Amino acid sequence: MGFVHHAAQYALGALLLAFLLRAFLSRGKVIRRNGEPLRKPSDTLPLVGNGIQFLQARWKLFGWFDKCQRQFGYETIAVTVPTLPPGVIIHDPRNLEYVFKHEGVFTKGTFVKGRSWDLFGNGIINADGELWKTQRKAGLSFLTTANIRVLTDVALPQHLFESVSDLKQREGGATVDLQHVFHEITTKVMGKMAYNMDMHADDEFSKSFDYASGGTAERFQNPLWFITEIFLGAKLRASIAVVKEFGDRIVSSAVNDRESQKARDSAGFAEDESKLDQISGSLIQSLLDAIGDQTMVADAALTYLSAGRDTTGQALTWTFYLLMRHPEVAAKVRKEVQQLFEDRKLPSSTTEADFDPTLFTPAAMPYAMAVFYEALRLFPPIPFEIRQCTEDVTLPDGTFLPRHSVLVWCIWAMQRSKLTWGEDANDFRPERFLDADGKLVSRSASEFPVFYGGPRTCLGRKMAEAIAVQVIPTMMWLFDFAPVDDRERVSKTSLTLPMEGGLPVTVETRRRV
Ligand code: HEM
Repeated sequence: MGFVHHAAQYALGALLLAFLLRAFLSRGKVIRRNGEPLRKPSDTLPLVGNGIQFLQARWKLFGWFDKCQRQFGYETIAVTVPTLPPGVIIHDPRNLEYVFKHEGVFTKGTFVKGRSWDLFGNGIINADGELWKTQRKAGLSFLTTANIRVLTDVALPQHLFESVSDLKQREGGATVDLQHVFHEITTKVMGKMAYNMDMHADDEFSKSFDYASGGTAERFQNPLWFITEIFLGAKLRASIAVVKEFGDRIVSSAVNDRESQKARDSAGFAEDESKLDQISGSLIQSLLDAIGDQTMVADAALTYLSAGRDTTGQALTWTFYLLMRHPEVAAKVRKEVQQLFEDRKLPSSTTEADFDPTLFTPAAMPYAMAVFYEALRLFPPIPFEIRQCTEDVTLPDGTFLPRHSVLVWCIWAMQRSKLTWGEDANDFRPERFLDADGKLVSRSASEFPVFYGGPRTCLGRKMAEAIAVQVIPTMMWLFDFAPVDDRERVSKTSLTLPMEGGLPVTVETRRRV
């Protein structure tokens, strides 16, 4: 105990020295706007700055960012956390657009990479330069229009109906965790299509990944994480080890697939394959072709898995949370389904036998899409971003940032801005994404940055939308869901936005419409 105490004291002393040294070396070049220092949040304290706010639960931290945007509007403000480089919080979509357009100037830098390296290594989220380009290209060859077609026509309906029949077994009062239901669908879809593997939300890997994501996210809030983890990080290290081991399994399974595919090709069996079989594993095969080094391929595979399944599963969970709280919106989704059936002269049946979810496309279901966007706006699966400047730069609002400054934007808070979304910014109102004719209206990436923007914009947006636009109407048409309690749901600490405690509901089949 004495040793721990002394070690912590020495480490704190060293950090303070490093902090003072950095302040000394960087004197002369400081964050300024029109020659003046930036305003700070009103609860900024001497010495610790905003460090205390960053130590609170992440959900509360979002509330703090929201308070800042309400107080300062679009103004860029200073943020100070001891031991970290000087930084700002941006709120103005013009500044964000500039960041998206100047990707090379605003990179993840040592600040982000240092914290997420253990989990993602060289995965696309952490990669820059050639390695990033290679992984993005591999992703593009996986997320083609033709493959998304196989997703919507074959893979998704199959896994969606497996979940539908599970839900039917559990009607009549049993508690079902809807977050788990959606996570299972997205895990199976990504597992099969990207890696040609049977994956499930209950796998040990999934649980370890959850824990590792939470532990990695905490590093962004705790400036002394590298010290506290020496003593308290055993579970995080063990979880990361399980995740890494799973990454290696993905790669060896892909190498085996390659060998058996060669054998099948030479035996002339390939023609018997279904469309899904033909594309299964195409992401991991492209990554193997492009990168070669198997450790890097494993990093890339794990990053894609997290980017694809967690975000989409969580977005659906928040969507259904909102739908249960807004029955008038749920009724409009059902009305849109009913109208589609009438237009196509199809029976409005609630049995799966003559129910075809492939009818539900973004073009056919603008209202359901608007519901999804509105849920993403209020509960963005990637709620908060950090970048570091690689050179001195001046933002469009005149804020000067010296090299190495940190730039933070909280999407969760920006999406509640009344300046961007109007007086009802805090309300769930899907109509804001529709024009007077009921057609979808698009918002610029800088105003609606939930899928990021610029050259590093989300690669999987179309895939996520294709999944959502089938899952939302199918589930809403076939079932009535009711929350087991009225508690306001919050997110637990994670790199994404999982719902704390899941979304417990009861479920009833809709027998008559
Ligand atoms: C609702 C669902 C989704 C949301 C809200 C979302 C959001 C985002 C955001 C904000 C980023 C930027 C992250 C960063 O660099 O810090 C991103 C990047 C990325 N997303 Fe998504 N995403 C979703 C679904 C998907 C899906 C289904 C895939 C498919 C595999 C995917 C693949 C990727 C990839 C590969 C990147 C990295 C792009 C790059 O760095 O060039 N995403 N996504």
